[in-house]
Amino acid sequence: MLDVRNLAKRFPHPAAKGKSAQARDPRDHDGWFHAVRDVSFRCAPGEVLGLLGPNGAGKTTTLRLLSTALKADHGSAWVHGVDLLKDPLAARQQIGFLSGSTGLYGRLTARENVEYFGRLHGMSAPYLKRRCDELFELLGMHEYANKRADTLSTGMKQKCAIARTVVHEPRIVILDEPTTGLDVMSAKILLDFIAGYKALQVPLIFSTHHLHEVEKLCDRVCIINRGKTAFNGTVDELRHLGGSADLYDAFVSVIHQEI
Ligand SMILES: Nc1ncnc2c1ncn2[C@@H]1O[C@H](COP(=O)(O)OP(=O)(O)OP(=O)(O)O)[C@@H](O)[C@H]1O
Repeated sequence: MLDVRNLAKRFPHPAAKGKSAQARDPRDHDGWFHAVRDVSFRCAPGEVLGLLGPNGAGKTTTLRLLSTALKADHGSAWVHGVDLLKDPLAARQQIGFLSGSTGLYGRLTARENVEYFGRLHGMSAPYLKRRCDELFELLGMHEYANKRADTLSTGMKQKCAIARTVVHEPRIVILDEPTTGLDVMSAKILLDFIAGYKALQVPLIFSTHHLHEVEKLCDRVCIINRGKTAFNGTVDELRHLGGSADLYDAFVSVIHQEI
């Protein structure tokens, strides 16, 4: 279970000169930019949660807080009972996090990149080989497993980064815009891969701008707007918000709410 409550994170940011108060983002004040102001959601084993929101809403910052790459100023996050703010090291061991940049080692092959991270997680050689074979099969990566990462296409790199994220079989998976750069067929492979986590009873959270991915995969949705949770509930609850059965209309009406 991932239980996130009232997370907040601000960055030092000198007030923009020459801009009227009205033109400025309301999160920008007193020399700080309050990128995440109040974000809460839960994701239980067997659930997939979609994190939505306009550009700049605070999705990546929220996910980076959960990955422990950033430290929250306020709030709490519990990862299978471990307090992420008090014990980030123990929490991190349970998490697989895909960031926006693939961050692969260009001179290593796709397989070597994934194996390297497996070894960092202390996986034994036979277990690591089995796991790599399984992931390369699931993600359709066998053809280019032995190609250098710097020669791979954007989509191939993305799949390699995803394999690396989950090689150690994390108990919680967090993916920042995982289908970015993937063609239709590769995106389908990845969406099926994500759906598989329901059966594994591993909570999975991913950020996306694609409502059809939410429709297809998610049990729960958290919509962030200007750093705050604007909606937190099931896909059905979102769909029927304001009497509309359409996810697109519901999303737009949530974003138009005053927050
Ligand atoms: N290190 C930082 N210093 C200052 N501001 C930052 C920093 N990191 C993020 N921000 C600001 O916080 C806000 C939220 O950024 P974030 O990347 O979390 O948005 P997002 O919802 O992921 O957007 P997108 O959909 O475009 O990827 C943005 O206005 C961004 O400029």
